[in-house]
Amino acid sequence: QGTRVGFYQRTCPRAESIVTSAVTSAFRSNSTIAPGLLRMHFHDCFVNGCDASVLIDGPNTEKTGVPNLLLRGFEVIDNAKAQIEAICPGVVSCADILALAARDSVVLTRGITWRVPTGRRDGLVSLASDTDILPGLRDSVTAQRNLFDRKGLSVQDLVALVGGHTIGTAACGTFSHRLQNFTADGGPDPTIAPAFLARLLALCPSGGDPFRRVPLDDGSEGRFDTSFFANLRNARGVLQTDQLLWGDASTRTLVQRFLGVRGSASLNFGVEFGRSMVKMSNIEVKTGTVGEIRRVCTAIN
Ligand code: HEM
Ligand SMILES: [Ca+2]
Ligand SMILES: [Ca+2]
Repeated sequence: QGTRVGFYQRTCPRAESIVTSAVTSAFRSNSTIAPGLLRMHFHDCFVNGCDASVLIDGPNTEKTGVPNLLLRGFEVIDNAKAQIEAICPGVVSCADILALAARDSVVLTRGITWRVPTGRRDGLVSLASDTDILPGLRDSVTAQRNLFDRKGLSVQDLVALVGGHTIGTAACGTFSHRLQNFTADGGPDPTIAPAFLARLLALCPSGGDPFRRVPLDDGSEGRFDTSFFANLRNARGVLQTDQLLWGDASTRTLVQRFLGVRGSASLNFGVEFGRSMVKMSNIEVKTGTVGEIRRVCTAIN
């Protein structure tokens, strides 16, 4: 028994539009919540399935795990949940609200929409230690592929979903290891274009602020487009894991297909991203009577 489109049609028909309006109004005052919510959904789904485990507050919950320290947008989910509880208490899961909010974030940044199957239940476990399975900053393509494969996602899903880096930013601390002392002779990562390296060094000098933020898709951080893939082709990826997708033949072919390069069987990034998101947002879902419907998203009932 899985999720389905329109799960709340009878029990809470306004649920989806409340999420959309909450995300939209938050986005209007602060556009960084769109990438924030998209990444949050990814980090939820990869740890114990898409069950809102990432939202729980407490001393040793997933939120406190190192990969989750820079997540943002929690207050948007809490706000949508409060509005929904006011009209249909105990019906709509936090896991579904997050899945819907991730989709709405893509639409707000001018991506293509898709229908989100709903009916997820909220999980009862959230442990910081479980977050160590999230991808590492220096993971090889093989490691990235293996991780996605373990979640039932193909190499095409990997490349499409990492294409989510078409919006948002990264802290200097997540990629500054590439800028110097990267090679054995002390040089920078040779896969960074020289002019781009100079710009990254100016933004993230050694000894500078590790929390300073830099667009993941240079020149197009606010728009859900294929520019991110073009930047990989042009040696202008910010994260090491992103640029590696161009370095490996298996993933480079997919980058080229998303770019519609001549001689490659082109793939529509917007459409494929939505398709892969539906797969990701069904990872290890809890449905039926498993788990619970939380009263507030930050605490187990
Ligand atoms: C191998 C897989 C991945 C790795 C290693 C990775 C790594 C990262 C890192 C290091 C950041 C910067 C975080 C920060 O400094 O705040 C980031 C940001 C981001 N990631 Fe990923 N990511 C991966 C896959 C994904 C996927 C599958 C999605 C969504 C479908 C995604 C969406 C995002 C978004 C939207 C941001 C920007 C966040 C913001 O601006 O707050 N990532 N990712
Ligand atoms: Ca989870
Ligand atoms: Ca972009």
